[in-house]
Amino acid sequence: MNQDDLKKIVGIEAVKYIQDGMTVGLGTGSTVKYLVEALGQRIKDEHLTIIGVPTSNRTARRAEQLGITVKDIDEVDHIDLTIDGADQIDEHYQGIKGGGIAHLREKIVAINSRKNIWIVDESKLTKQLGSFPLPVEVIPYGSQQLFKKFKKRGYNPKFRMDGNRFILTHSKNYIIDLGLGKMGDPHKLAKNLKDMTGVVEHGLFLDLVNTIIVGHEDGPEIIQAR
Ligand SMILES: O=C(CO)[C@H](O)[C@H](O)COP(=O)(O)O
Repeated sequence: MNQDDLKKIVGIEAVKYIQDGMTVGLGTGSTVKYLVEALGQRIKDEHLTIIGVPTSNRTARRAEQLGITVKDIDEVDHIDLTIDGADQIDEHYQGIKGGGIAHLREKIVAINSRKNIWIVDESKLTKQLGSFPLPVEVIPYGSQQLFKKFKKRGYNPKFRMDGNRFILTHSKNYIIDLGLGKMGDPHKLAKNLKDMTGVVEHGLFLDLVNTIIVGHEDGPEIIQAR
């Protein structure tokens, strides 16, 4: 089994948590892709009434192609459940997200959701966060100054580029990835980053996830985080 097979396993498992009538936050990435496909199939087979709140244009497009009704977060009254991927999850079930540059929308959807499920293949689990670069969305104006500040703090920053062009997020901001190695206390780092003017949002998702579905060779593992 390869990594993609494990992503498929958890995508298919997660769709079982969606019930008729729910408003569901739909994350972003190659694991969520399988969830969205499985959801489209269930809606077709079981004639379910589901509203999807996508966290990226990519997910919105795919969901619409599959016949899922899609609404913007500000068009819905509440979100029952959000299912999303993650880049890294530590032993306290804290996570890094934003590898796919969607973490600002993902966090807004997650914090407005009654429950959050993450779906990951087993390679995403780690003792301590940090070996995966931490994405930070920043306002373009003054971003070189912010970059220098990150460098001074030893965060080992790198702009996310496509050749010599800055990659733009949905909100037309830049991403600076922090190569932290070992992160230490993620709550402290999250606060330090939030306090820096020009930072829009970082990819630390702390105390947010309720259930984690992990893909292993022998099937999905369900972890109740909180
Ligand atoms: O945070 C994300 C996008 O911003 C994704 O959830 C994260 O990058 C995991 O992606 P994948 O399922 O493709 O490994």
